[in-house]
Amino acid sequence: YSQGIRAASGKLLPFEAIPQSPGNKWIGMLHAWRENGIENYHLEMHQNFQQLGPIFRTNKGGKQRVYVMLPEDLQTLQQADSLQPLRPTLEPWIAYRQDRGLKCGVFLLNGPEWRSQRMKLNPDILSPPAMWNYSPMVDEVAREFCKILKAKVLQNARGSLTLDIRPGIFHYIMEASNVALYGERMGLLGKDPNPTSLKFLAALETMFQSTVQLMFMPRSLSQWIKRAVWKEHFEAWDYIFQHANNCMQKIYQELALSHPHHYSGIMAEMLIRADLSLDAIRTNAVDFTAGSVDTSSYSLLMTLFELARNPKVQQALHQEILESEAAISEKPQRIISELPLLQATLKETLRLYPVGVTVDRVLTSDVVLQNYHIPAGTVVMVSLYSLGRNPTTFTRPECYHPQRWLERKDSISRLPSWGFGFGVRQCVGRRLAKTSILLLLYHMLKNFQLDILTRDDIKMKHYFVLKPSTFPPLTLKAIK
Ligand SMILES: C[C@@H](NS(C)(=O)=O)c1cncc(N2C(=O)c3ccc(Cl)cc3C2(C)C)c1
Repeated sequence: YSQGIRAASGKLLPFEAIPQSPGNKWIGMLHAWRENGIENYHLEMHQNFQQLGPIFRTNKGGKQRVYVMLPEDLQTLQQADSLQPLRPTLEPWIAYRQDRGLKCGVFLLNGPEWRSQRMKLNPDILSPPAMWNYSPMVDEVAREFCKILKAKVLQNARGSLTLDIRPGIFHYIMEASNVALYGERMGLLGKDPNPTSLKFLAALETMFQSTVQLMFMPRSLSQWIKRAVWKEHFEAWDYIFQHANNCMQKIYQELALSHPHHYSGIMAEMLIRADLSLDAIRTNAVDFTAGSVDTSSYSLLMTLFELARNPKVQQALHQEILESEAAISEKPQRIISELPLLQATLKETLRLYPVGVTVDRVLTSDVVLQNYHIPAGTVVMVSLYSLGRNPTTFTRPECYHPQRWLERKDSISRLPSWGFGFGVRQCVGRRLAKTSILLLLYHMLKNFQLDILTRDDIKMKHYFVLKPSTFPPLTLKAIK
């Protein structure tokens, strides 16, 4: 083996000795063939870990993949990251962009091009000054959302309202993202949702659904047996790109006509900074516009669900929120740094319901994982779903207990949370996501007591994002 690597402890085992997941490579494709075969992707991985141990490998169509689930292996991968960590490509997404002669955004790029673009995006979407600029805009949307909801609750004689909160949350997230990205209100709150936003949500749903049907088999095969799926995949992308380009067109025209003297959103700042080409800004605008919707919405929904069925946690959080009311109303950007229990709540949600089920890397150097030699070039996937539910990593993992993230320094649970990935490739939208999610939770818990009738676990399904297969009605009771 390459002499450069030393066994962590005991003798180094060869790659071939890594347990292989049962069933031959066609089983995986068979799953992909079936409509909903992939929605249990995270559960099959979890089962494999239970049968084979904390590391296993698959060999699908000649591609060697290794799966791990322990924090020590995630940390080894983080240390092995190069300056431009490599992620496996997503063939259907690349195919669409190639066919349409479009560029890829940072999510799909690798190597020097990724690094160059990422460094130029960070200042306007990830940096603290950027967050200070867009937080007040997001706060206004969160306040308005709760004001409208509260009026509905108080209309009822009982002073409570039971509803399917999903549409409202999706429209809140779209409205908040749009105001942060484009400095513009879409008017989605309260009123009946307009057909454009509904079509955009439908296109996203179709895009995700068709992605999982195509991503697990080579295009050489799927272009024949999944021809109809490719067609709907491309149509969904057409609509998504058209929607984002429309948003960009409007601010581009306004900027060309007159330079604003004040902050008017993330994308306007990027156009003014002009560090990136217009093409690169437009293509990343698609990632931000589309990439903020399902990810933030499902993180919010699963948090509301857990707070509704864990009244003690909800009460503790309500207490923290009351104590910080003055600080937040003065400076909403404090939301992601000054409420430890609120931050821990989002970490706990992403531990149990990681929207991004795995963090993926293509190794650029040899590493040792669980005493096995893993050569450069191997695709390694860390299952956040299994990591978050491992009883030796988190005590009583099935228990929704945000305080675990605030316990003593030395305890294992004082781990960083990996819901947004790790290292320099960590989610570029994570501060916008946290701001939108935490500000809404803040205003919801200030105004309502959340309740739920059915306390059963919700079965999650994998549609590229990890989403609830059902979502029970929530009961909101107005506070004061
Ligand atoms: C779920 C998790 N997957 S993962 C682990 O591979 O990153 C994830 C985390 N953050 C953002 C996303 N995005 C989307 O949802 C999405 C939709 C349309 C476009 Cl054009 C771009 C995106 C991105 C990739 C930004 C996806």
